[in-house]
Amino acid sequence: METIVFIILYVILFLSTLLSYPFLRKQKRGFPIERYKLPPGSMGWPYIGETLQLYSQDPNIFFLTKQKRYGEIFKTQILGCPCVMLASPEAARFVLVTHAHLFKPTYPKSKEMMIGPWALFFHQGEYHTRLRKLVQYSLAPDTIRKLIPDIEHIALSALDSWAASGQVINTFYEMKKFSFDVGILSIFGHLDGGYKEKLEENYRIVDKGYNSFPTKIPGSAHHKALRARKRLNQILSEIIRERKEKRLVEKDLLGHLLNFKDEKGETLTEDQIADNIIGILFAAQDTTASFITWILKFLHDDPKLLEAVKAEQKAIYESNNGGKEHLTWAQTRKMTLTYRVLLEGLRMASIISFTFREAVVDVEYKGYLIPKGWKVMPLFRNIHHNPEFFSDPHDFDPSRFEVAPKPNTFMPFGNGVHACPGNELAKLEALILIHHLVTKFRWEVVGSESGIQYGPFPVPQQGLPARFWKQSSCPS
Ligand code: HEM
Repeated sequence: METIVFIILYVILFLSTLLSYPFLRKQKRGFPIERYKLPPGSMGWPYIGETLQLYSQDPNIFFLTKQKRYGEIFKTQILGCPCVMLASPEAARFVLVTHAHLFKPTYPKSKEMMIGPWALFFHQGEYHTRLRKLVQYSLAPDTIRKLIPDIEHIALSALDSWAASGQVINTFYEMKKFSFDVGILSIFGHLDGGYKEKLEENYRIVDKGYNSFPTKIPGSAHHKALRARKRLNQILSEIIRERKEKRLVEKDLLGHLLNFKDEKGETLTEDQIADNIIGILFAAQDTTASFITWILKFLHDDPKLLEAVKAEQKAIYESNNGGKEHLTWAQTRKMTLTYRVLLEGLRMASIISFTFREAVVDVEYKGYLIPKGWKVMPLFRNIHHNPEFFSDPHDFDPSRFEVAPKPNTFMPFGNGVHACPGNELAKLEALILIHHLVTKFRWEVVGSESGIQYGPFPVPQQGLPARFWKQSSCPS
């Protein structure tokens, strides 16, 4: 008898909680949520939602089909998470800029642990603002312009080694090494070769395990990556100790992180410094490598455009005494056509196809409810490939950038408080590499496979296998 009474009470309690839930939410936040409906769309199967549909095809087709059916805002469920996807410039601006305080960045816990929980892109609010100012300053044009001769050196040694090998190289893989070296340069300035090698070796293991299944089973890629991540902390700790001992006051990113003091005079902990260094290497490497790989492919596929870019670069090369003098910042600002090629490459490739945020409260957008805790995804690629904003969006046409795109329609580096602080460095690396590539080398893409491979960033098939020659030794 007692049990029956208990069950009845339990059911009454459960039902009353359930029925009063919307009311409680309304009372609590003064937000009349019953007036708003969820965005259109399908939540798919219980728990798995539409995960299979998303991962069994090109993700862009999944998003595009939904956009055609439901419009600029629609709901779905991926990997157990209810999501709202946003495919219009206004909606992306709402989430990333004007109402950014209502949405926080969100990443799977396993990824956060792998990079390090103090990395700035996991944060929102005061800590993020302070760290971001420092990172932005370290990557601002006035700082990175001083890196030009060193970036030229890194670019030329990479090109020379590809040409000297005579082998077919995996362009994406080699560009990863190039962007890693530039990343190290911007963080540490001139780092002792031994440290660089150790960082590179362990970072590569972290990179390999980053997208693997998160398990602590010894021998698994994830477990190996976690151990390598710990070793990275030890190496960074040694570098920091050495700097402190030598009392070096460097003006690179590490120097700024070490000198940082907040208004209470608090400095950053070694973990905070390490997580941010690994975070920046991570944010910089595959993105920039994928970007430059696409540029090589687009130039290779359009011989007329390549000739025009060559002519622009050759004029700068001649004015630098046949390449004997270093490029200047002013010269990189005058590479008008090459710069448009980069912008069009960023649009076409849309390397960060979308980003994730999480609603921190119930939010209303154009009469729709975005419930607290739901993921929100501004779809950059869909906006970049929408014919309303970019005519014939599938054509590679740098001339479209002779006119500035409509506001908020071009976001290869994101928008708002988390927009990419490395965007100028990424473009500078690309301009420098292209300058030396087209003035001194030739390259040929090997194989005829076209299409995109996601890993998870979009990369040309097989990483764009290619062969390089020095111009003086080109085959006729
Ligand atoms: C073509 C290359 C690159 C692309 C396409 C790219 C794209 C992006 C995008 C879209 C975001 C915003 C993500 C969001 O809102 O969730 C972002 C953030 C970020 N990027 Fe980049 N990025 C590139 C290169 C770099 C480089 C070279 C660095 C550093 C050296 C860098 C460092 C960062 C950092 C630290 C953030 C986080 C900023 C924050 O949360 O405040 N990125 N990037």
